[in-house]
Amino acid sequence: MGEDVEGLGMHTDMSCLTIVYQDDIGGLQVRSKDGKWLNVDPFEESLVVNIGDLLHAWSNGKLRSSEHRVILKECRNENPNRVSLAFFWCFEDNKVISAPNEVVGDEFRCYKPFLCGEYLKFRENSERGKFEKVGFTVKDFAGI
Ligand SMILES: O=C(O)CCC(=O)C(=O)O
Ligand SMILES: [Fe+2]
Repeated sequence: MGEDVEGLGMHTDMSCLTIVYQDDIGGLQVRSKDGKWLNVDPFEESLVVNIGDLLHAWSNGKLRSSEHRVILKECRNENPNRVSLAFFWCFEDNKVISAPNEVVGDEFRCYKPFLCGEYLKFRENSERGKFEKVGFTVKDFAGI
């Protein structure tokens, strides 16, 4: 048995929503609340919908932008090519993300209002935010 190789390091998406197609090789994993890696097995004619950081902040953390990664099995050497397609749905750069009061309710507000474009810039310019390893998240950028 070969070892697992991290194809795409753990990160959260900076989008609002991401729609992912992965082929039957699989490898996408999502991290549960208690830190366990769970396989997102490919399922015929199905797409994965992932909550991104913008929706996470907009919902005051009620909708979780979960960490995920892609693992490649070395024993799959005979067919090493994995195909995936990701569609990142974001907002315009000048849109402000601020959880509505009705959503925050009696809870603490977790994030300062921020411009979408500023957050994208922060992620693109931060060293850890380039998918090498654990990226920065919206908590680092706008967390209160
Ligand atoms: O390749 C995949 O299945 C997921 C890709 C992904 O997480 C990303 O591009 O942000
Ligand atoms: Fe992702």
